[in-house]
Amino acid sequence: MRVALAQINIQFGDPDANYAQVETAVQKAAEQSVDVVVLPEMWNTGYALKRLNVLADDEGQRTQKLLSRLATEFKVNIVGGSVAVARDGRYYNEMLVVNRQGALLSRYDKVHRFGLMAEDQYITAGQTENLFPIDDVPAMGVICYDIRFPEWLRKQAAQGPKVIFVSAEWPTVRLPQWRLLLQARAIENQAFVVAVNRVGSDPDNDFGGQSLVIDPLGQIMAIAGAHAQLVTAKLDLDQVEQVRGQIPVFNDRRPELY
Ligand SMILES: NC(=O)CCC(=O)C(=O)O
Repeated sequence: MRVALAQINIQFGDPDANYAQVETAVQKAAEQSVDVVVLPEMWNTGYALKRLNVLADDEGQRTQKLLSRLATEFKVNIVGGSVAVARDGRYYNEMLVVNRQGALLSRYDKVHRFGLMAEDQYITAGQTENLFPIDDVPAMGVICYDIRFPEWLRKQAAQGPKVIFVSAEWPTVRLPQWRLLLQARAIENQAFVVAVNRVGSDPDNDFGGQSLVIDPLGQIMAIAGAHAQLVTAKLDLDQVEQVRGQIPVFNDRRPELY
C-alpha cells in the first residue's frame, strides 16, 4: 500500500481556500500513483471554532462531494482528515473516508475533545468506532487528541486493522509527545501508523508538521519537515503478520483482569 500524507497549511476560517488547496494536494498525490491520500484535522476551517455557525460544512455535503469526485477522478482512496461539520444544530470534528469509486466508507466524529483548544465548548463528541477497509486491507482512523487514549485505539486494534490513520492539528510545542505517542501506538498495536499534521499558524498556535509514517515495530519510516509538503511511503503489509506472529500480544492479553 502506497500512502501520501498531505501536510498542508490550513487557512484559518477560509473554507474556499482550503477546499481549493486540498483539491491540488490530492491531484499531486495521485500523480505519484499512491493508493491512499491522507489529510489533516479540521482542514476546511482550522480551529475557527467561534465561527462554526457560518463556516462548518452542512452535513458534510460539500466535503463528501469534493472527496468523492477526486477519488473517482484520480482512482485513489482518501482518508479525508477531518472537517468541521454542522448537523442538527450541533458541530462535529468529523473524518470522512472514501474509496476509489467515490463511495463513502466511513464517517467518524472525534471522540475525545481537546479542552486546551476549546473543543469541549463548541464540538459534540462522537460515540462510535472507525474501522474500514482500504482496498480490502483492514484499517482504522482516529483524530489528534484521540491518540492519548490507548484504550480507545486498542479496543479497535483488537479487531484486526493493519493500518492506523491519524489526522491532526498538533501544536509545535508538544511535537516531542506527538512522535512518542504515535510510536507507542504502533508498537503496542503492531500496526502501521500513518499520521498527518498541519503546518502554519492560527491566532493561538503554531503547527510544525512532522507528519509521520511508522512501522509495526515503532520505527519511523518517513517524517515531514515544518513546511507544506507531500510525504509518501510504501507499507509492506506482510510485516504486520510477521510482527504479530513473533510476539502475539493480542492472543496474550488478559482482558478478564483489566
Ligand atoms: N487538535 C488536537 O486534538 C490537539 C491535541 C494536542 O495538541 C495534544 O497535545 O494532545
